[in-house]
Amino acid sequence: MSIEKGNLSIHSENIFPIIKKWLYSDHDIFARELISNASDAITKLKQLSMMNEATIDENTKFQIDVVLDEQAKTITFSDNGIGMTDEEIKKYINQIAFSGAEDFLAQYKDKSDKEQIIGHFGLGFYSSFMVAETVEIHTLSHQKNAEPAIWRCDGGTEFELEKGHRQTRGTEITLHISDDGKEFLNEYTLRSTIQKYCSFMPYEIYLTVVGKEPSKDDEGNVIIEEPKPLNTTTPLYVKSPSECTDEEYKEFYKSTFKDYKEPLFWIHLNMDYPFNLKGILYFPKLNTEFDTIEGQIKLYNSQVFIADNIKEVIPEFLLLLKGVIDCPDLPLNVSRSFLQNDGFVRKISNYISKKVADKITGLFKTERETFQNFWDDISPFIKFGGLKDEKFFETVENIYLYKNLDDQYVTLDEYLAAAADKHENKVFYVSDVLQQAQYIKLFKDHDLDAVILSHGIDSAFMSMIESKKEGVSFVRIDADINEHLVEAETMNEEEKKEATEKLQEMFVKALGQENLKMKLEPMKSESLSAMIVLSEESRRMQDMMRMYGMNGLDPNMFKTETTLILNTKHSLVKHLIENDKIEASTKSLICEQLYDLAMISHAPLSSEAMTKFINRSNTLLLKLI
Ligand SMILES: Nc1ncnc2c1ncn2[C@@H]1O[C@H](COP(=O)(O)OP(=O)(O)OP(=O)(O)O)[C@@H](O)[C@H]1O
Repeated sequence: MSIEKGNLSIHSENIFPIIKKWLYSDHDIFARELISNASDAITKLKQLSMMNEATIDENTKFQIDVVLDEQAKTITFSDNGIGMTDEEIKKYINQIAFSGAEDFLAQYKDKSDKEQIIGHFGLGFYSSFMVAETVEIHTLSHQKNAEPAIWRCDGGTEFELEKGHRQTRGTEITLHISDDGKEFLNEYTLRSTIQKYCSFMPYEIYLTVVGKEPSKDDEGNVIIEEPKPLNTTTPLYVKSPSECTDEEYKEFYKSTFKDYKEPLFWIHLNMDYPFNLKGILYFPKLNTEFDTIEGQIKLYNSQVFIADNIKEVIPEFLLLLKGVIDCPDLPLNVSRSFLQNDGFVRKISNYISKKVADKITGLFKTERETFQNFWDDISPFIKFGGLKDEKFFETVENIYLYKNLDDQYVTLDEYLAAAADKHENKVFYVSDVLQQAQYIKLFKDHDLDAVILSHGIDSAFMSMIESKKEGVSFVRIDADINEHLVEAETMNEEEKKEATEKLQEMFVKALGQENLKMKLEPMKSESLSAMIVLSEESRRMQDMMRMYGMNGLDPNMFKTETTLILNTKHSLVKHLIENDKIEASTKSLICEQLYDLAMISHAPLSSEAMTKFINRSNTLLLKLI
């Protein structure tokens, strides 16, 4: 065969500059494309052999080799798969591969927004021109009496095809790397790129670096190292769950996510119908110290990595987990607009969501203690899941746990049943254990219980539960004086009115707060002089305003009112009511101090108030000596 020169059947002269421009940020996919083509070529040969249409030597070891030659500026990908005849090159490389490039161009040439091309568009073989100035294919088909062939193209629209000299079946593709791709001439970069996309490819991939000095031991002797593949050909998720041990699951987690904390538990997904999907989802142990949740779900198509965290396929709340999902029915080249509108993708997402909901409800029912041990770590996922996904909520609604004041984990029904004779359908909660310690003590002293809801997600979570469970309401522990904390009134109406007016005047004067809201209550606890309450509605309004405040709105625009409760059973308060002979300055000192003490257990004092509080405390101490 003489050299055949030809024009690629392409209508645009300058397709490559456009491809390069559009795919610039993703140009490492050439490695994925060439290696997956090599892998396909091996699979095709094996299939033909099974159909008796190809003969394979029984000692054949199928593998893919990547050779990096930094000096020559080349990267070569070779396989011992099916190979191509010159006719096949014309058909598959000249026509088909270019038609992919043309489709790409047709779809994207008018779009000016780079973000529109999310994910990876399949340019297959031609993605190699994103990093190479010339690409050369040396190939020999498996077919009897096939002639080897060489194809060459410099990224323009012309190619050369001539008789080759390859002697073994398979294909070798050499990329003469251009300036755009020179980062891949670095061994580390090339290795990481291959590992990113090809870690689970079904055939072993070896990387060789031409001219690399062999490693030596301390005495200077060359260490003979067995070449190691860059990938695992049978990742754990392809096995049947019954064949996997806990140790293997943990090991797979560690090596895949480089997370050395053990996962809490995992879900092995394995289904063939109505779609093919395999994978493992792990519930990671949270870094509670910083409260960060960084999930990672890697998506694969037949063991070829597609992308991370594609929220169209994985329900958003599950992106907080870590895991791998392999679905051969998904396109390798996912474009987000396609996924968003795809009913099939939605089915996958629903399936995954259901599996997770079933697994955790199962765990709750059969191993409640283990479930409780996990609860602090998994609750953000499950709460977020409930907020995001109605169906998920319906499955898990009865397994949400609440930690009570005795550090026990109870369900909503259990809490409400235990409190039914004291406060029906009302859930008292603590949002900050330290800040609200005073109120917690009060509750405990009076045999009342509350639950701890202190995570960032909890305000949204409580509103959701209130909207789903009719009649149930959440009230913060310091929202109001509970009837169980108050004794029967000993003052008559007239006396109470008089005392209230007297103290109101005293406090308004001392604090300089004209609109101070105040109430006298005979509280059961004699040690508590005063406390501040803020109605639940006001507090939620305040929280909301704080949220909007982040977007530039001043939360102080909407002042919320607190009420100062004075305990008429406390000696100091009694003294203020009954003794008319207290010096004005002492009176003022007591009022201010009582107010600050109440305030401290409600919210942090401002720096100005804190300074005053400290100075006043010192003044009071001085009075003792
Ligand atoms: N290493 C190889 N061995 C044998 N045939 C190959 C090899 N690489 C490419 N081919 C042939 O060239 C064709 C075009 O490859 P290309 O990567 O452009 O597209 P594809 O693999 O069909 O689709 P995709 O866009 O998903 O990659 C392949 O379908 C295959 O027939």
